[in-house]
Order: sequence, then C-alpha cells, then structure tokens
Amino acid sequence: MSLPIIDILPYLEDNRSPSNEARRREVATKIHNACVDYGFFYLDISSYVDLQVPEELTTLARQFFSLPQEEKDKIALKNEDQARGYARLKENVTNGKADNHEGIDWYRPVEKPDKTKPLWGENQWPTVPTFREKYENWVDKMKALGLIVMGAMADGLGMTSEEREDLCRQVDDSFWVMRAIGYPPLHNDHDGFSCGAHKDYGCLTFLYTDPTPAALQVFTHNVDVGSDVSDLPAEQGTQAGSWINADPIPGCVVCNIGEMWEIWTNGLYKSTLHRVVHRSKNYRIPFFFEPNFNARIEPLAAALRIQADKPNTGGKEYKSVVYGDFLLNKVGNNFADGKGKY
Ligand SMILES: O=C(O)CCC(=O)C(=O)O
Ligand SMILES: [Fe+2]
Repeated sequence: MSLPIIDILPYLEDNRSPSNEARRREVATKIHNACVDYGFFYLDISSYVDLQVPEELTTLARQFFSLPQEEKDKIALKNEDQARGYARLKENVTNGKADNHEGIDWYRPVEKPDKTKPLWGENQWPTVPTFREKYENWVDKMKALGLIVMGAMADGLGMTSEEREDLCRQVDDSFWVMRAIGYPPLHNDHDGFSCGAHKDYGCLTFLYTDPTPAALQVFTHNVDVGSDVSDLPAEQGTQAGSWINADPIPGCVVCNIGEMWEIWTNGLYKSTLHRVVHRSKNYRIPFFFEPNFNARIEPLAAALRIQADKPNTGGKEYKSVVYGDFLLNKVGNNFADGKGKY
C-alpha cells in the first residue's frame, strides 16, 4: 500500500476539450478520495516546474545550514516576531520533546510590520547569494499551485461555480509559510524524533523532499499496511492505526491537508498526523499554502451535502474559526512560551 500519485497536468492545460474535462474530473475525484482516506497524496508537478529549481533551493539550504552557528544566529527568530527567522537545532519542541532539526521560516509579508506583535515582523533572509530571489520565486510558484489545487478540490466536492469562487476568495491572499529545514542524523538513542508527530494547521502543504526513504511517516487509521517501522519508538497516543512511509517520488511533492480543510469539510477530510525520522543528514523545503489571515473558515455547504447523503459521516458540525486567530493561538502563543510550532 502506498499513497496515491496524482498528476495535476489536466488542471494546467488551457484547452477545455471534453477529454480535458474528463481528465480533470478524474484528478478531482482522486484528490477527493485521497483526502477522505489519508489526508495525504503525491502531487506530480513535473509538468508544472523545472525540477532543477527545488534542487537549487536544497543546495542553498545546505549552504546556509553549513555556516558557523554565529552566522546563522544573525537571522534568529528573536530578532523579529519570534516566528520569522532561524531556529537552532532542537529549539522547536513537539509533544514535549525537542525536534532534531534547525530551520528558517518565512511568512507572507505584512503591511506595517511590527516585531513586537506575534507574526507581524519582517522576514529575515540569509546573505547566501541568490538565496532570497530563488526562494521568493518558489513562493510565487507554490502560491499559484495552491490556487490550482484548491480549484480541483472544489470540483472534487461537487461545488457550484459560485461556491468555488467563495472558497477561492478565502485563499486568494494566502497567509503562506515557507520553511527550509536542516536535519542532522537522528541517532538511535535520541529521545524523540527529527520532527515529532503533528498535524499541519492550515490548508495545503507541498513538501519537496530529498530522496531519503523512510524519513516521513504518515499515520493511517486502522489500515493493515504491513509496513515495517517496528524499530522506531512507539508514538504516544491510543489511536489504532499504523505508520506508513511516504517515501519521495521523483517529480512529485508530498501534499497533505491541514486542519482548516477538516473544518471546511466538517471532518470528511482528515488532517493526518505525520512525523519525521532522518537517520542521515537531510534538507527539506515545505511550503504551506494557507487561507487569508482574515478568512472565516466554516463547514462548506458542498461537504454538508455529501455528509447528508451518507448517513454515518455526519453528526456534529465543526465550529468556525478565523484563520489568523487560529494561527496566532498555535504559533504566536506557542513560541512565546517555548512550546514549539505544533
Ligand atoms: O520534513 C518533513 O519530511 C516534514 C516536515 C513537516 O511535517 C513540517 O514542517 O510540518
Ligand atoms: Fe508537517
């Protein structure tokens, strides 16, 4: 068993012939099913980006993380709003344990930055030549991909064109996050993970990975997948299920949905727990396509229609949230008291 691979190509083609429509429907259905079953899938973007580009980003990340500690600390989180900038190895904590990674976070720039306000500071960039320009180009590319995938997801939920436009208006000024992560090798006696088990909190994550197998692991509920991850420490929690490896596939990003999609679909789509175990040195670049800061996220009529047709999928309605409030609660407060991002 492995996660489905979905090629976004039909949504990139201008030609809206009947055959393109049919292929779009197929993509939309596959994404819908993947979100119901796993909350994770591989998105084949080989016809969307030149794959050299994310490779260059990885090289730039490697150059930055190889600098002396005092150089890296020049763009430390504490210079800014505690969320934008460089976090040292083990500075971030998940489930009470230090994550074995260092990283840089950038967020959507804001008007009138004020670093005394959580999340409202300015991005900090390494001085490594071309770093900023190349990462900003990737941000633009991934933001556009986010809108394309949102369109496909609207189709997968059977939205009317009006509903689809409403949904797109909630993400058309995405409060995105870009992250570069450096993972040193995790030793067997390490207490914790490279990145502990967590759900992403926003909308869509596009993770560009190096080719290391068995690094990213995804929790699947009650599916007997026979995957052998038995040498790893047991995850806390009582949910029944298994951890499966989401190994990198050339030409694909790993895509997963965050907690906002769980609210939009009233629980029909799952934001899935995942964790990272890097036994060797690695660099990863996740891009988080998020709703607009002021977007009010509430169950979508299209998802409620689907649930009404399936007697055992309905039940209690999820509470609405304003994305920015939710994010401040997760990131702003957590950083201030040193608990980490998740
Ligand atoms: O590095 C990875 O494989 C995943 C990172 C991740 O889950 C995150 O940054 O939210
Ligand atoms: Fe994650």
